[in-house]
Amino acid sequence: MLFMVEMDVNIPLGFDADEAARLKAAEKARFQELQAAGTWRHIWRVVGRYANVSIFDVADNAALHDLLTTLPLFPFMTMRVTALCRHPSSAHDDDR
Ligand SMILES: O=C(O)CC1=CCC(=O)O1
Repeated sequence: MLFMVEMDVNIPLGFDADEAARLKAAEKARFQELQAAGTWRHIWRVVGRYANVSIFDVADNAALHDLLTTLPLFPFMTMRVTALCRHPSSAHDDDR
């Protein structure tokens, strides 16, 4: 199942800079694992914000919930999830 996830990152002012850097590096490493696995299909930066729009391909709602809530930056992110399905005009057979 495909989902669009909009993620806004809000690390509070004054948060420990080394810990923030560690969390960002861990987030990137987790992203790269999930991208290589085909689970985190796409990511775009939202211009002008510390935010991204991502496309996930997971088994079901529970799998997405488990994945998102274990991301290193999860405690600092606000997420909005939109379920997607293949558009009948799409040329991409793997959009499902
Ligand atoms: O920078 C972000 O938007 C948060 C993030 C998600 C995956 C990643 O590498 O950073």
